[in-house]
Amino acid sequence: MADSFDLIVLGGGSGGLAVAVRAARHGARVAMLEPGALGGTCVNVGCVPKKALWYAAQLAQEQRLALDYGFASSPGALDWEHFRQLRQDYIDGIRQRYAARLADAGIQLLAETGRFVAADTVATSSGNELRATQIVIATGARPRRLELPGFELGLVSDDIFALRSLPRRIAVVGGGYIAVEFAGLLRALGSDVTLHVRSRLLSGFDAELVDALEQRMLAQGIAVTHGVQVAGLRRADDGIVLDDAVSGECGPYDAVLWAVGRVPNSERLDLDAAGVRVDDEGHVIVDDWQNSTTPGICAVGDVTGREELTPVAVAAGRNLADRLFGGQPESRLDYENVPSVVFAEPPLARVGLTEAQAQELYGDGLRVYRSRFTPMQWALTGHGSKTIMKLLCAGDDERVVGIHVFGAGADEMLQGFAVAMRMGLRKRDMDSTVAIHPSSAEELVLMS
Ligand SMILES: Cc1cc2nc3c(=O)[nH]c(=O)nc-3n(C[C@H](O)[C@H](O)[C@H](O)COP(=O)(O)OP(=O)(O)OC[C@H]3O[C@@H](n4cnc5c(N)ncnc54)[C@H](O)[C@@H]3O)c2cc1C
Ligand SMILES: NC(=O)c1ccc[n+]([C@@H]2O[C@H](COP(=O)([O-])OP(=O)(O)OC[C@H]3O[C@@H](n4cnc5c(N)ncnc54)[C@H](O)[C@@H]3O)[C@@H](O)[C@H]2O)c1
Repeated sequence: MADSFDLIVLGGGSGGLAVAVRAARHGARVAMLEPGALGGTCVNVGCVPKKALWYAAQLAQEQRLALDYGFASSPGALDWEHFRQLRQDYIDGIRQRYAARLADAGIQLLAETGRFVAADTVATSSGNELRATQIVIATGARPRRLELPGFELGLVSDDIFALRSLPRRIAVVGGGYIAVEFAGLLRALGSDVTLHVRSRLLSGFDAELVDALEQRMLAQGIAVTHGVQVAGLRRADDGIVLDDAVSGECGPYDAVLWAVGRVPNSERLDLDAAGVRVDDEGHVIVDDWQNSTTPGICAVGDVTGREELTPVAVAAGRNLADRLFGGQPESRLDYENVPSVVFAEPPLARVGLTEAQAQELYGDGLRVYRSRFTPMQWALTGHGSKTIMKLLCAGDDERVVGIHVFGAGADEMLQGFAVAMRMGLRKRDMDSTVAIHPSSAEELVLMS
């Protein structure tokens, strides 16, 4: 006889935790299956350790700036092992708090994988069966591995966090979030970095600001090669060599990082047994309400392939729990205007449409405002690290349809503007807002 619950959640990452805790708060009896570390990708091998490294990279840069300001100290190298331990202790603390939160909420946590044996029944890896009226798939994604000779000689993002020392020479393959972030922070910490890009960098971000970011990367000493067709990796006497079908042999490097996207964890769930359909890439197909193709089975987060960001997985999960167990039948995540930041050096932030997207939608009805300046922090020393801001406004009443910022502090600037955009922000609202002075953010309300 299978144990019965109101809700079974497969996966204890950002999305799974959000849906489970909110459902339990609404009174549902919940079981969660998580074979690995609580917190999933974000906490263990994603946002959290990445942001910690980014903070370390910021400090390395600020030490250099401090010298220019007149401080006597010279920048020292990061004690990688010491910092890795600090980071790990911080992550362990988050996991413990999650475990306590699940226990407090009365959620039954099983450290096992689950797979479907029927639309309402999940088999655990130890052979037990659990049954529920609602099952949520929140099994996330993992780094993509290419079928190339020598692929295993390279690292994926998960491996970077386990390194016991900083690689001296590293090649990064890819042009998305992970490639750009790791290239920037490893360079700031002292590695020689070569970025091998197939087409363009950061295809979802505004092209003008991405160009500025690329110029900045070049100025920082990151070598960027476009149009690569990686054929494989080989071990040579003094490191790893990357074979490129276009430009030949590249390297040698001490390490190569593959940052070529992620694949959904869906193939081991026996989804056929439940009639749940996936797309060509293996993402669970969901509608606007997170429903899969089988009634009673929903999915949230990276396994659905929609905006692979932690706050998106969390918001989708909470909305779903409110709809299923909280008596809120209209509750669902609106995927419009999701803000996001690439933690590059400096960061690149966006909310809303890019200029190319807005141009296509609004044509002559689009008005673009720009600001380009050197923030005072850098201008004081005469060194330029320019900030670029761009405001896209549409129609006679100049509704704000996109905001883009590349520059120091961009990561902390757009959250409030994302709220304002949801409320129908107009250019005139920005014009009538008093600036905070002196700051970089004030330029956003001073553009004309
Ligand atoms: C290097 C890196 C940096 C990132 N930085 C950011 C950032 O700065 N900001 C941001 O918003 N996003 C960032 N992301 C993306 C973010 O981490 C993901 O969007 C988010 O973690 C997705 O959450 P999820 O719940 O869908 O999946 P996950 O967090 O991956 O959780 C899925 C869980 O399911 C478990 N699981 C798998 N199979 C089964 C099974 N059969 N049964 C039970 N459990 C199973 C796994 O063990 C895992 O713990 C980053 C990602 C990476 C890789
Ligand atoms: N700051 C953040 O919010 C953040 C940070 C990291 C990751 N993420 C999330 O995780 C997701 C995965 O990140 P990612 O960088 O792995 O994926 P991505 O989809 O952002 O980028 C993948 C890159 O790999 C390239 N690529 C694919 N196949 C290739 C090949 N054969 N050779 C060379 N290049 C190839 C693509 O052109 C693209 O540039 C992101 O889409 C994002 O949603 C978010």
